[in-house]
Amino acid sequence: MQSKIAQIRLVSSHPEVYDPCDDSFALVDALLADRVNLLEHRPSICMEIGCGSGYVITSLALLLKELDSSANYITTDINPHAVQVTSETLEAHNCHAEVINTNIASGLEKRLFRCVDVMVVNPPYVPTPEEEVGSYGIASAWAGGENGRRVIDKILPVADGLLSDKGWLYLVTLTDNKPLELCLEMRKKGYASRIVLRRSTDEESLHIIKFWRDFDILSDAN
Ligand SMILES: C[S@@+](CC[C@H](N)C(=O)[O-])C[C@H]1O[C@@H](n2cnc3c(N)ncnc32)[C@H](O)[C@@H]1O
Repeated sequence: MQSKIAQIRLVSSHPEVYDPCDDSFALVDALLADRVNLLEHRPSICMEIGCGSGYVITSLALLLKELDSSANYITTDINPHAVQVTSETLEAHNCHAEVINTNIASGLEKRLFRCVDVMVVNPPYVPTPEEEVGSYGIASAWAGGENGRRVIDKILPVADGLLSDKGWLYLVTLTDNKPLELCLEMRKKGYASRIVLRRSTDEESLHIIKFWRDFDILSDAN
């Protein structure tokens, strides 16, 4: 199933860059379903970790375009070819983002500390042998190690440092990644969560989880 923003044109592709697939479409559909809330949220800084072709960050920028506020977009990928393809996708749709070749958000932690109002992540989530994790090419798009959690478990603490008080995180997961366990772990950091979209394909069962800071959880814990 393809999202309504499927008219996004990928002006370039690269054999080492992940083409938008069911997981990318599910994430954009979750954003579209939350569009009214996102518009009311009036995010100042939006961020994607692992932009691949740029399909998701460009969709988000188009979705929020009717806000005349100047939201800023920042996106990262460990794969240098993805950075190039994403820049071209954004440009073809008159969207602007800072596109950075880095590991998760390395080098951005101080600058973006508690500043990101909307974060979107479609991580490498496929369970694979550990030695496949951490490549800089196309395998970095899916190789997730044990339970597909190697990269997810590194992203979540970084997200916690970057999300603003009103920050929202949309994360793609598979059943194999134990989404409820992820929600419980984030709860310990003070986040409420909801599975906002479930989608089963021939190959996988996807869940898009939305996380947000819930200050009641923190005060209950104290
Ligand atoms: C499943 S693909 C998703 C691509 C795109 N966001 C989409 O939804 O179509 C995962 C992306 O994360 C990138 N990635 C993997 N590990 C990363 C890391 N440690 N830091 C930054 N990006 C990473 C991969 O290179 C790949 O582009």
